[in-house]
Amino acid sequence: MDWNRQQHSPMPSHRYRDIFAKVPVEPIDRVWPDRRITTAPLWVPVDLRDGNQALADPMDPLRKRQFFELMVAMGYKEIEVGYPSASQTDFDFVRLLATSELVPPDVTIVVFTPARPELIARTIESIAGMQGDVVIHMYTATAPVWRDVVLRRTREELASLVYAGAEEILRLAPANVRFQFSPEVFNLTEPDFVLELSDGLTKLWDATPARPVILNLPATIEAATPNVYADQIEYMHKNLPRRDSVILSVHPHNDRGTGVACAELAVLAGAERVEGCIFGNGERTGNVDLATLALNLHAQGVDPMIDFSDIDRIREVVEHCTRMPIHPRHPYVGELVYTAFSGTHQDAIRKGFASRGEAELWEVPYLPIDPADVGRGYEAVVRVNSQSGKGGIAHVLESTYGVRLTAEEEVAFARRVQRHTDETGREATPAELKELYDACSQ
Ligand SMILES: CC(=O)SCCNC(=O)CCNC(=O)[C@H](O)C(C)(C)COP(=O)(O)OP(=O)(O)OC[C@H]1O[C@@H](n2cnc3c(N)ncnc32)[C@H](O)[C@@H]1OP(=O)(O)O
Ligand SMILES: CC(C)C(=O)C(=O)O
Repeated sequence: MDWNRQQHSPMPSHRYRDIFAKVPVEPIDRVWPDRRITTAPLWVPVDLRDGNQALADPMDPLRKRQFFELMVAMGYKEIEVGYPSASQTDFDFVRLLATSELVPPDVTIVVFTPARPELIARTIESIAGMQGDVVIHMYTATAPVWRDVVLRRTREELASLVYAGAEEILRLAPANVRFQFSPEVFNLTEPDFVLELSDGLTKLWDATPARPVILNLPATIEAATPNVYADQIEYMHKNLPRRDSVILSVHPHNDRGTGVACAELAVLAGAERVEGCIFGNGERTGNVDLATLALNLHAQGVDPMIDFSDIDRIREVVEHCTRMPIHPRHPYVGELVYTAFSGTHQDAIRKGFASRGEAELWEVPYLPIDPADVGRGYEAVVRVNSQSGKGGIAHVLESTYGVRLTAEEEVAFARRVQRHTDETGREATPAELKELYDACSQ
């Protein structure tokens, strides 16, 4: 039987090469596929820097502050707050944090800078007087195309640029500063170059277990299936010099739509810290979505360490600050993600609710978590249209109006509703269902 009749498509796919043609991916005796995530990594939201740099209208001071206060209230303990040398708004916001009571003592502030001396000086100026821990996060692109085309430096010249920046930070930084480096486009950089830079920087910055250096390995542009990123991270985890003095961090983007998978596999592979944006805002297709990552852990019985119990309030603030709507199908937060329109799903959900009683363990078909965990009610769990069946329709009548139908009535009423929804071509609200029911009962 000729079951696969696909032919060549007109797509010019020959213009692209896979990651293995671009960069060495070192073989490893991988252990990540057999590991499980049992604790949350350190989450670091970068909405106020990486998210902000991707907005048509960057956040104004009030929006930045609202977003920052939200993140503190949710329980984030390390927050990248901006790129102080980029704009007066970013600089002033960091000054506000340095000179006010807005930063709780257990929250670490991260500021971002390229390896350019004048911009490093401005960054350090911005944090003057900041109480508590501050991380200065320096980055430079390290991948071959960026070296050749953008920075126009050889490997040696680029390493000198990085070390010069690191020395400048060391020279100017006050004692409460810790250091972070990101080899931008890590995933397309030769692993031996990343190891060389990491070795140089951890020596130069005198990394110790008590004052570890953060090495953040971004998939700046997602370029491979997530297992490849996991292999790249595990290779670093196993080969980094002074590993006990390095916090291994990841920063996935979402160009292939697999940012969440990359982050999860990277944690299995040894990453201890994850940078992303709360609902995945960021350049192009966005940064990895921290809400999805956290709630994926929650749904596996692991404490995400962040409070998502009022997700609609979080969503409101994020939408206001970014001026971008969240998609109705966005995991955990979208308007429709706890709603079933289709008959067999509704039937299963109804039976799931009926059989669980007061059980603590959540085992309701088609609902990966209890909507109440994130502050959602149950009213919207079942909505009726022409795809619905008797179970769902009876559920809405019963849960909204206390009307219980017999098995025969369910069948007959569902037929009536089906005619109605086919005729109108749209959803029937609970009020419409009640009206139809009343009309049938007369
Ligand atoms: C993956 C990421 O998210 S990286 C972060 C990206 N974020 C942003 O760019 C937002 C904020 N940026 C800005 O406001 C501006 O780019 C500034 C203020 C930092 C710099 O502005 P400008 O001085 O006008 O330079 P411009 O933006 O054109 O940057 C290009 C220059 O920086 C150099 N450069 C780029 N990245 C780095 C780096 N990490 N370290 C050192 N130099 C760098 C480039 O080689 C280029 O130098 P050249 O002109 O000698 O070729
Ligand atoms: C420089 C790093 C952290 C970054 O934003 C990226 O590579 O996407």
